[in-house]
Amino acid sequence: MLRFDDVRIVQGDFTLRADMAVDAGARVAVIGPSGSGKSTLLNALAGFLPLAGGRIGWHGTDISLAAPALRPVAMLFQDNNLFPHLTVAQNVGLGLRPDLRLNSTERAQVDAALESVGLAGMGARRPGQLSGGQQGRAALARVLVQKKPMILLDEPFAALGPALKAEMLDLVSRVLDETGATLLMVSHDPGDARRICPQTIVVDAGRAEAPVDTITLLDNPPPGLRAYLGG
Ligand SMILES: Nc1ncnc2c1ncn2[C@@H]1O[C@H](COP(=O)(O)OP(=O)(O)OP(=O)(O)O)[C@@H](O)[C@H]1O
Repeated sequence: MLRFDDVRIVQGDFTLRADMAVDAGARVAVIGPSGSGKSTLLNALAGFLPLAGGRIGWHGTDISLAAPALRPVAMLFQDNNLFPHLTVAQNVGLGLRPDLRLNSTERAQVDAALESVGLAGMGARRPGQLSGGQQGRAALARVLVQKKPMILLDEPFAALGPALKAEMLDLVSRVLDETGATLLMVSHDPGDARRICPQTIVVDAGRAEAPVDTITLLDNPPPGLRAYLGG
C-alpha cells in the first residue's frame, strides 16, 4: 500500500496536502482543475519535489527521503523526454543504467521492453525517425524496462489523436495486467479515467483526496469538479 501521511508540499505560495492511501495494484486517475496540484503530487511521489511535512510510505517503508532512482516508481512525462542523439534502444536503456554500459542481460531486457510496446526491430533508429505515437511507445518502454511497482503517467498521451490515445491507454492497461504494477495517471480527459482507471483521486482546493470509484464520481461529480468537467 502507498500511504500519504499528513503530507504537505509547498511550491512558492502554493501548498498541497494529502492524507490518504492507495492500494497496491490499483489503477488510479488523478484529476482536477489546472494548477490544482496534480503534477505536484506525482513529482513529490517520484522524489523530484521535497516534502514540507509528513511522510510517504510504500508497504510500510518511509520513502520520503529516498533519491528518485531508488524509489519504487517510474514516471512518464508528457513530452516523452527522449534524447534525440541517442538511439531508441539507448533511450530505453537509460531506464536501466544512466551510463548506458548495458550487459547482455540488460540489452535483452531493452529488447523485451521494445517488443512489449510493439517496437521490436526499431531499437537502432533515432527518435526523430519514429512517428509521434511510436515515440510515446518508446518512452513507455523506458518506464517498463525499470520494472518498478508503481508507474506514474503525467498527461502522457495528451498530444495524441483520439484513436492513438485509446491504443496507448489499452497498451498501458495490458502491461499492468501482466506486471500488476500500481498506476497513478494525471489526465484532463475523464474518458481516460473511465477507460483504464477504476479509481480516481480528485485534486482540488489544496488537497489530494482519497481515491474513490471513478464511475460513481464522474456520473455525479461534486460541485467543484462539475465546474471543471464542464457538466
Ligand atoms: N516552480 C514553481 N514555483 C512556484 N509555484 C509553482 C511552481 N510550479 C508549480 N507551481 C504552482 O503550483 C501549483 C500546482 O501546480 P501543478 O503543476 O502541480 O498543477 P497541475 O494540477 O498539474 O496543473 P495542470 O493541469 O495545469 O498541469 C500551481 O498553482 C502552480 O502555479
